[in-house]
Amino acid sequence: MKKTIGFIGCGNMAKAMIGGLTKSKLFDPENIVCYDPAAAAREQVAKDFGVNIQDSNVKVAAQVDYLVLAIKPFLYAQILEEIAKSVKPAAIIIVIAVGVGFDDVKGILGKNIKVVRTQPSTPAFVGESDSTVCPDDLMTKEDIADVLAIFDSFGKTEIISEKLMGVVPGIASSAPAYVMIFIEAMADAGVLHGFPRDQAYRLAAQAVYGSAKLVLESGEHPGKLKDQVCTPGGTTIEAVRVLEAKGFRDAVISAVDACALKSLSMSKK
Ligand SMILES: NC(=O)C1=CN([C@@H]2O[C@H](COP(=O)(O)OP(=O)(O)OC[C@H]3O[C@@H](n4cnc5c(N)ncnc54)[C@H](OP(=O)(O)O)[C@@H]3O)[C@@H](O)[C@H]2O)C=CC1
Ligand SMILES: O=C(O)[C@@H]1CCC=N1
Repeated sequence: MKKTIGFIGCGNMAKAMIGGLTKSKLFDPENIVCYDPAAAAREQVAKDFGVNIQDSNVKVAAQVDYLVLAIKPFLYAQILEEIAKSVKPAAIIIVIAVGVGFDDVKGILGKNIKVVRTQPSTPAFVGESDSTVCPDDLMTKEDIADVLAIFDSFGKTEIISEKLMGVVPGIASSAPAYVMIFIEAMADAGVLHGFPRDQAYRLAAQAVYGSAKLVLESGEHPGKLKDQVCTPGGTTIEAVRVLEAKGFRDAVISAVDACALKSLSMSKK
């Protein structure tokens, strides 16, 4: 892509996204520009990915076609006010924070600029984000195709309605944390039975990865794929019986619901 992309904030998600963009060669590193108030953070991205760093958010905003606001939600208002005068009128603002809507961004910037709400996830670090994007009404088909190319460079992307944006953390962007707990717990049980810890993590993680791939590639119902594992009178059904008795499904549904409700409450502020 012959355009420029800027990152305000050089934390976890910025690094994950920049990693994907540079690895896929969608953007030349010289067309990626970043700022973070912590010199160590911005110098690290320059060293790791060869991108340009600037000495202020304003300078980043003034020079890019896509501007990713990779900062915590509570900083959005302050930073949008800071950059309002310098953002290019034709720029596309990429919001990755929970609870920040189109009107919040346009209102503070004081212009009817193109905005896309998104939620990437940390598996972007390895090119496997399950990103969601929601473009505003100003974005053309070409704009949307370009934004999808950006997000596809570090994983898979779904376009969703703004109504569902608030629910996304529950089943997607927050989900890596729950999956990590599941992997950690399975490995702990392996260690309980004598497995070396590193081998236990590899086996548990591959079980999750392989199962996810099977769902995605077979297109079969997850229940049918579960049944294929459960030999009558065998080992798996014993584990399934315990998971059901301990309320595993209800725990997962309740956790996803709590996450989605928190996210929706952040959107209403
Ligand atoms: N982590 C995740 O899995 C996901 C996060 N998100 C969203 O992404 C956003 C960023 O999250 P994440 O990357 O995890 O957070 P991080 O804290 O890792 O990154 C934010 C970065 O912004 C920096 N920063 C602080 N103040 C400023 C400023 N005034 N100007 C520029 N940069 C500043 C922070 O520096 P310092 O640390 O020194 O304060 C930090 O390096 C959040 O809005 C979050 O909701 C969305 C989906 C998934
Ligand atoms: O926990 C959070 O608020 C952020 C948003 C999604 C993942 N992490």
